[in-house]
Order: sequence, then C-alpha cells, then structure tokens
Amino acid sequence: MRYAEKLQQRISEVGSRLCVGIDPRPELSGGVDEVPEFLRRVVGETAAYAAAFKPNMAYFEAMGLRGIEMLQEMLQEMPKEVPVILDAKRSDIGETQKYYAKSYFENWNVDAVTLNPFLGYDSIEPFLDWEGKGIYLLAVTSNAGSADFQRQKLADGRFVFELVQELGKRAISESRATDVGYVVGLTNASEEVLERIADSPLLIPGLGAQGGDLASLEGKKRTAPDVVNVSRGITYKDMDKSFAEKAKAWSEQLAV
Ligand SMILES: O=c1ccn([C@@H]2O[C@H](COP(=O)(O)O)[C@@H](O)[C@H]2O)c(=O)[nH]1
Repeated sequence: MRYAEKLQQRISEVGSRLCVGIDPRPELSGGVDEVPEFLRRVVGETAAYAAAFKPNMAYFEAMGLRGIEMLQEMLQEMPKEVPVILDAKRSDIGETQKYYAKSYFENWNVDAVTLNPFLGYDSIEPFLDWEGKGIYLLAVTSNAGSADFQRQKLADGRFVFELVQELGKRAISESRATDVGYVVGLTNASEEVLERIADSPLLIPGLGAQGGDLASLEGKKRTAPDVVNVSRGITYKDMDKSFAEKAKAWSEQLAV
C-alpha cells in the first residue's frame, strides 16, 4: 500500500485530519527523566484521535543521546495503525541523503519524513524508491521568513514554492514508489498560495500556538490526504485538561 493510501485510510478511520505533534520540552515536563512517561501518556491518550503523529527531531536531539534513545523507544511502542511523520527537515548532497533515508525509513521505519528541498532533485532522490513511504518538501513554511524565499516571485511569474512542486511532479512522472507531499503552514495559507498548491498530501502546521486559522482551508476542492498538525496546543496548553480531551477537541475541529 502506498503512503498516501495508508494515511487516507487512517483519516477515514478516525474521521479527522488531526496530526498530533510530539515536541517534548523537559523544562515543562518535570525534567529529562520524566520525558519517557510524558511521551507514553501523550501517545496513549491521543492515538484514538490521531490521523498521524509528528515527532520533531530537534526536541529529541536537544536531550542528547538519551533523547535519541527516547525517540527510538517511542517509535517502537507507537501503534502501528497510526502513520508517523518524522519532522527532520533534512537536506544534503545525495550521497549523504542516502544514509538519512536508510536511517529513517529502514532503521526507524517511520512512514514519512520532512525534507528541505533547497539542494534540488538529486538531494531528494535517495528517498524516492521506498514502497509505502512518503516525504514532505518544505514549500510554504509557517514562519514569517517564508516570505524571504518561498513566496518570492520569479521572472516568469511563478513563486519559488511552485518550483518546489516541480520536484514532486518529476517524481510522479518517473513513477517513483515514494509519495511526495508538501509542508504548507496554516499561517501562510492564503488564497494566492492554496490555489497554486498541488492536490498532493499536505502537512499543515501552525494551528494552535501559532494562531493559524482553519477558515483558510474551507471550500478548497482537495482530494489528497492532508493533515493539520497541533503540537503545543495538545501537549503544553490548558494543563488542567488531559491530552485526550485536547486531542478530541482538535480532532472535532478537523473532522472530515
Ligand atoms: O512550517 C513549519 C514546519 C514545521 N513546523 C513544526 O511543526 C510543529 C508546530 O508546533 P506547534 O507547537 O503546534 O506550533 C513544530 O514541531 C514545528 O517545528 C512548523 O511549525 N512550521
């Protein structure tokens, strides 16, 4: 089964596009030693509402070797029916990317990863021949600096983020096994952006703490298995509520 099919199946099962972001902050979770239990609770309580999970490598790397071990332990224990998108945003020459692809898709066996497309097609190629796997290329990120490059116009009138999508189109034209989607930040998902975004799987961060407005997505005729990520809005907000209650509330807002 292709990655996009697996994700669509999960969206249908849970009836929602909620992607639960997992970004542990030891200083807010009782210290590094408490993080494994925090992760078990987040995963355990939110899985029933999650179309996908999205751990971000940065938060695990920041805890050193122990953080990497925690990520590995969490990945091993995660329910297999929930696709995992590892937010790694890697970018390097193709020779090095081969090893990132092996690490994420073979050793850690995640379903999808985020990649930075700045180095071009040969830099994403090592990720393209993996059955059942997906990559999300950064197209329009949720930060203000997305205007610096991604939303600049070229001489021919196209935006730079449209060039990013040429990489995905090429992968489709070559019938590659890996599905290619895009990161589009909710905070920057204007009409002008969305009308130029392909009907490929989108990972949409920016809901909750970053203040993105779901109304931006309304009325779009999209068929791809898009997911909308909420991290702090579940794990570090309204701490009087359980993770399950917060995930349920977001999942209802993202009902399909
Ligand atoms: O454009 C992007 C790409 C990735 N992210 C990541 O998503 C989560 C968002 O966390 P919140 O707490 O819900 O704001 C985080 O891991 C970011 O690094 C993004 O926000 N925007």
